Amino acid sequence: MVARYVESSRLPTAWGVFDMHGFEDVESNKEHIVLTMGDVGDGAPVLSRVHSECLTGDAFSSMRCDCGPQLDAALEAIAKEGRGALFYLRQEGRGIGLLNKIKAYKLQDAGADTVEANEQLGFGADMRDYSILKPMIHHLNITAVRLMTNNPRKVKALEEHGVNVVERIALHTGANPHNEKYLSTKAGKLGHMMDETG
Ligand SMILES: Nc1nc2c(ncn2[C@@H]2O[C@H](COP(=O)(O)OP(=O)(O)OP(=O)(O)O)[C@@H](O)[C@H]2O)c(=O)[nH]1
Ligand SMILES: [Zn+2]
Repeated sequence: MVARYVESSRLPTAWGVFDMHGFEDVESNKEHIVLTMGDVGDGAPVLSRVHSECLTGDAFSSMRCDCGPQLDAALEAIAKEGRGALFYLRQEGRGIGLLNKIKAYKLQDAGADTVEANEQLGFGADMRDYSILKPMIHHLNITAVRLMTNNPRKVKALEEHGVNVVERIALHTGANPHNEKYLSTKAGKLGHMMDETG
């Protein structure tokens, strides 16, 4: 996967003023964003979040998942420290796309769990490719992170790209009666670490 840095600007948000860096994935034409705060290229571990796009959760406050509260919590934590990076990757629906996610939700409404629904549609359980991170990390000169995630695959992906993950910070927020099955499937079938407090 080849990504090209395009431009940066300021982005004032409810949590504080971030720097927004835009990258273009020249193979898929997808546009990815990194929001940073402070000097992230000084070699010290950077409080980071690798967030996969979820239009329904991030923008519409969907309660089918925990994405919106996780995004908010990550931006808030970075702003509180005054330094950090949020990689916003356009891997909607764990890589199957928004319209396929709607098809998966329909199958879930009929009883399937998130993994079974993906499989019934002919996809793997998780189709995300994290290689897009590499040019972003290099451009920002990030060599070590403290990663906010429950997903061990993200830790592995960053380490494969030469980033030292010095700490994994659990991100448990956004549980509600509508996403109970979704969260238990993440823990039971997708390897997410959901039990610890944090
Ligand atoms: N295919 C599919 N994708 C979903 C579903 N619900 C949420 N997603 C997508 O899942 C992605 C978020 O991944 P999660 O598995 O919730 O969490 P994670 O990013 O692996 O792990 P954390 O870092 O702990 O949040 C987003 O791209 C969502 O659009 C679903 O039911 N089916
Ligand atoms: Zn979501």
